[in-house]
Amino acid sequence: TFNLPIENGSGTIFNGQWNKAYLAFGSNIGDRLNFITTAFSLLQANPKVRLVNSSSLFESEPMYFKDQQPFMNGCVEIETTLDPQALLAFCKKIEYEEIKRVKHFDNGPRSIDLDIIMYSNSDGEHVLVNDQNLVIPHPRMLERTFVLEPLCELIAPEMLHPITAEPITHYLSQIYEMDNDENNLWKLIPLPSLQNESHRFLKFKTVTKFDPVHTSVTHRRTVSPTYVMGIFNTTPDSFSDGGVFYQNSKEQILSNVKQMCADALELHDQVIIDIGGCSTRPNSAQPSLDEEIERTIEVIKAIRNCPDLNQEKVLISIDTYRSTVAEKAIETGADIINDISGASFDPRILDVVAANPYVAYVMSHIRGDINTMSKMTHYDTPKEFTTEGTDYIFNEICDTKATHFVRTIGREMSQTYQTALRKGVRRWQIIMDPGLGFAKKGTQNLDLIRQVPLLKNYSFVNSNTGGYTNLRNIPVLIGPSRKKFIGAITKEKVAADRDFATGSLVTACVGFDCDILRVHNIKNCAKSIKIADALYKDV
Ligand SMILES: Nc1nc2ncc(COP(=O)(O)O)nc2c(=O)[nH]1
Ligand SMILES: Nc1nc2ncc(COP(=O)(O)O)nc2c(=O)[nH]1
Repeated sequence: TFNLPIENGSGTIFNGQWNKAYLAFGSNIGDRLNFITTAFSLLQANPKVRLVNSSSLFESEPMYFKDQQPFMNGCVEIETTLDPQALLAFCKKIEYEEIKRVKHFDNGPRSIDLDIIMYSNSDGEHVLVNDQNLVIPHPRMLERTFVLEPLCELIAPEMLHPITAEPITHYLSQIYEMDNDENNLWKLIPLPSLQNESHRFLKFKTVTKFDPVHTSVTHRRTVSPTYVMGIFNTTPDSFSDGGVFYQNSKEQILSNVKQMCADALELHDQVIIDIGGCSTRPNSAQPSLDEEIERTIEVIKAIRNCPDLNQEKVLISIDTYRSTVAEKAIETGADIINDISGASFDPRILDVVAANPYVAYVMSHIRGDINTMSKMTHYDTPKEFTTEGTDYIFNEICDTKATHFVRTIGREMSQTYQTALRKGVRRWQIIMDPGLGFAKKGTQNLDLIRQVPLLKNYSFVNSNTGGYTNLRNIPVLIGPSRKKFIGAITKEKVAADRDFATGSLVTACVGFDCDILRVHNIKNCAKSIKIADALYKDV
């Protein structure tokens, strides 16, 4: 081991400065998620370590030694005053003393593995280490998608590998272009376990593949089955279903939910029921907090306690922008917080999400509020656009006029993303929704659907703060159902008449790589989504 202080190539001395390191984690024994979150807590408990950001969670096929369980992998970005050897010693302490890892053989099963991937000093210079017991950068990082994919969520697109001086993102693309399915990963969004059973997850498999028939180009898209989210508005004035559910008794409500679930589960493995107690129709009257609680919490409780529903397959989201409603919904068994306000109406909702790392959070784009958003639909090129920072799409700098709309949405969403991270929300909790009809008018909604693939591959480096946002691997939820922009095209003034048009549009949304569709008529749309999955994803 080193005698401190140690020097790196440029003679910089580590003397208590905050340095940056990227760690890769992996686990493939027992309760993998619990081992990983325990390792996070132990990292954070050390005053010499700060957890800056964590990547998505991925499930990956074992490399090298194949005959073992799939791994759960990811990366974390930390700041630390520990020098590389002290950091390695601390990681080993976490693995072997705290989590009691037992090493059977190289590349074999493990409860937790923490590897130092890269390390840079407080001047931002890469530190290279080549010791018997420690090599930095990690010598095998460039062959591993289970390291590169999560790492590329945390680093700026132009970050070069310290030795080869090639952009790290290029190595990831090169591995995917070999089109070997063993390198493809499943993105996992953890959900609360029911009565301490095994964890449940939303799962998304995204691949980069050459498509010789339809587009004859290599493109990146999700290929796992699309999720259907059924709307259950318990509001008397919801514009799109005339509040048909609100006046009914609890028994009637439950039988409606059971029917929605049956219709969806006929064709899909899971269904999300989105309980809404507060209409977000433009200029609609907002109920009081107590009224919203009264309309929703009992319904969630009834669903969770319903013996006729398969609780593994029925996921519950609460459509609320109020932190108190979110809190009570989570206590009652909600899996997802669906907040149309992007935490702008009640910012405390992010604290609620951060306090529940296994609850998913739908981070939506909006401008203004329910009463002003319809007037805030100008996405023309503001002058300061270029000074604030740099936009990337598919890891390449992008400043074309054609992408201005989606880049503006991306920049505004990245502000919410950065706020969420600062509040302790984990990246793996986040689903994003570009907010159809929320500060978008008419055909802007169609532009937005068309540009979802760009939004899913958007990243932004803020030149003022240096903050870096990458939306890669964050699933897109979209809610086109029965909305006014549909009626304007099909000349259907009554929202409830727009189900057929919604079914067509939902199919196209899957084509534009939307991952979760929020719909009223679940019977129709479950079929549209099933057809779309067969057509676009071959599932
Ligand atoms: N999918 C997957 N496969 C693996 N194979 C070997 C090792 C051993 O890695 P090491 O060389 O860092 O011990 N780790 C993994 C892993 O984390 N994920
Ligand atoms: N995530 C998400 N939630 C939403 N909640 C309500 C409405 C308004 O429509 P409704 O009143 O028909 O539910 N739209 C959305 C949406 O587009 N996305």
